[in-house]
Amino acid sequence: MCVKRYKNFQYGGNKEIKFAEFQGTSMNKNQTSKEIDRWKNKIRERTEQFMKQYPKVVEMESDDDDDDEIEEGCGYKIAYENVKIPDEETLIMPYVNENVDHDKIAEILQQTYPSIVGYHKNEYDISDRCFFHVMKKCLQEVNKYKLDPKFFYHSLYLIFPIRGSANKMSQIFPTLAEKFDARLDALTLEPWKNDETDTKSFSSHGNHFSYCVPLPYKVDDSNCKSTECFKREDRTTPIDRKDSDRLQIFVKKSVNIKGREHFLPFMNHLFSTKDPDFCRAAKKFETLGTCKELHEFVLGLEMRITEPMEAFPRKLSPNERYRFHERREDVEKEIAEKSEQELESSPANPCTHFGPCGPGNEDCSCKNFCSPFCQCDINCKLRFQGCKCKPGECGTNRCHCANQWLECIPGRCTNCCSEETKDSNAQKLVCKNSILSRKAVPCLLKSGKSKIAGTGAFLTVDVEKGDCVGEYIGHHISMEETERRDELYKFAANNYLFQLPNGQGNLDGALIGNATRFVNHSSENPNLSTTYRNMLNGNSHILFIAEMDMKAGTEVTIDYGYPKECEKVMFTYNHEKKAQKYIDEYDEECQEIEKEQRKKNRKSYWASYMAIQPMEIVSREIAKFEPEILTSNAAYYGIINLSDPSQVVFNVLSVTSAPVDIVVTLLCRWRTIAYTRKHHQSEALEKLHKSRELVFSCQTIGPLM
Ligand SMILES: C[S@@+](CC[C@H](N)C(=O)[O-])C[C@H]1O[C@@H](n2cnc3c(N)ncnc32)[C@H](O)[C@@H]1O
Repeated sequence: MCVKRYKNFQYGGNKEIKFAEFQGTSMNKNQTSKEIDRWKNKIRERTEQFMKQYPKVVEMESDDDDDDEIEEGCGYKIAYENVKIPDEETLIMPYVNENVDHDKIAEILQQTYPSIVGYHKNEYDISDRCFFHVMKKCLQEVNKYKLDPKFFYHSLYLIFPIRGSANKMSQIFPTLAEKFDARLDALTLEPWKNDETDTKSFSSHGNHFSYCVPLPYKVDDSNCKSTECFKREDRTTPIDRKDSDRLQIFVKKSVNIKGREHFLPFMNHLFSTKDPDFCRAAKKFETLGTCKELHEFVLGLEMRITEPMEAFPRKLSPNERYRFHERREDVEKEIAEKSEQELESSPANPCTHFGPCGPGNEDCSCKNFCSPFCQCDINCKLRFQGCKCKPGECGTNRCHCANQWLECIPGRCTNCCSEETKDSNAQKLVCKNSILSRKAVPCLLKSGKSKIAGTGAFLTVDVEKGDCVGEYIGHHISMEETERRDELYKFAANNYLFQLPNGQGNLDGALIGNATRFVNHSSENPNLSTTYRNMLNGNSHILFIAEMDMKAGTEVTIDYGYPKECEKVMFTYNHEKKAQKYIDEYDEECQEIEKEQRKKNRKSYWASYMAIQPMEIVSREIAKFEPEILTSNAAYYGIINLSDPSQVVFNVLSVTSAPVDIVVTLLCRWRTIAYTRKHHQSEALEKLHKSRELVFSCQTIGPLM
């Protein structure tokens, strides 16, 4: 099934200029655009020069089939777990048929999703060798004049989007140098690397985070603009640990700096990258102080730790344990009171930050409760405490863990019976809400010819109500990538996207998965339901649960949850026709826009022409295409009847007195607006009033010109 739909039809790159990328460079938006245009022209010039020198050799192009990840007859790769993949930079267009203009589809997609992924072709089709020489020449210029390489890489990517993003461009240069530069001279041209990462560098130890703070005395130079940069500090700094250029310090997670709570966002920002950069963080949080002051402040926090290191995590005192117990009861009460919908917004990612958890702290991702996997401190008031289900209740809607989309937590959930046993009676009591923690979920399905649609999924064994028959496996993709792929899948026969809750994106089983991807839809009698589980590492899982006892060989179905009226449309389209319709509709839309534009032009031309005509002609003309307007003429005659000799007076006054002219124009405008508001006319009529207003304006202002 679903074989060989994908053909290497590559476009790539997002053409949108993200000015945010260029913030911090001393240029404004206009200068940025100019610099990018300058680089683009330079790159074009170099490319044309080197194309002649290193023409593209007709290489033995590998067969399309070899490039395709998907082989004929297979359609997808078997996988046992979800694979998180980043948004794609390259579009792999589903191949529809020979008659469909794939270029056109790519062009339309680009216009529909300019901010997601562009579908632009490279401006030039050149060899890797030529590309290397273009890069080398330009990088020499970057180095010679000490230019910001960001602009060069971004421009390079705009001309050769298929070769990858600006970031990727900066990384491929060494590889090309190794291939085409025997003496490796080019490697001395230091390529730019955008090494900013979002990964938090917190290392959690019980109630403390530890991290490495750079120390000043080993650093010789600083790019920081502050005259008092901490890096320029005298080497006889009071810090007595001079054996390294970094100091590992421990800071309490609940760090409560009385009166200085506003330092917390700074701390969270500072340690959100692998290499805490005080100068950059100080620039962002300018009001807090200089980098030197902030550096001292952070080091000062470490000094305040009084507990011995070995005590992490420490045991609670009887008094604290009592308070903890009380809190646990409160939390459980709160959970019971929360509606299912509210609980759905539980975090996908465990939180990691300084300061108390909750919606008051913008670095905390937890809206309602912290999951057992959050890195918050032991006193966290939001920390979820597990369930207290009776044996057999776990996983049902009475189970607090299941309601939070979590598996039961061994050691925390009080009554869970998680031991496997051969005794079938006891087995029924085994916690049904820990399948992912205990072992990989078996897939009890296989594919086969469906009576419903194409290929379907069938049980390989007998199952009982409540049994998990498999986990939906696929590429875990973002919502943006989903939106883009969804658009592409309009041209494919089947769609294998499965949406995760809380905007966590989708699982796409198109390229990898297991037999659950063949489960067809039934809104009348689905024999499976689906449930979602959120795990420690932020991974999300979709489980398929039997809704009744079933025999091996039964075709299983779920309810896809489409609105009833959409079902037919969702399943009955012919993807080849759809592709053509997609293009036709787009063409029609374009024609419509053009028509609208032409009409607009005609109208303004008409208004200026009418401005020099007597009022009777104007009225007659208007009445021709909107008879209704005749009845509304009174509105204008009430203000100023321009067929009246008074028009002459006004015109004369206008010539002699500009203020009169302005007053008349404003009066006309005011009366017209008041009239249209009062009479709630059709859109067409309102437009005509506006044209008429223009005529009045032209007639009154005209004599001034
Ligand atoms: C996840 S796949 C299911 C497996 C699919 N039947 C196949 O052959 O690979 C979903 C696709 O199956 C088809 N499908 C599923 N349920 C259907 C139904 N009740 N009626 C018609 N088509 C259905 C639709 O094309 C849908 O995009």
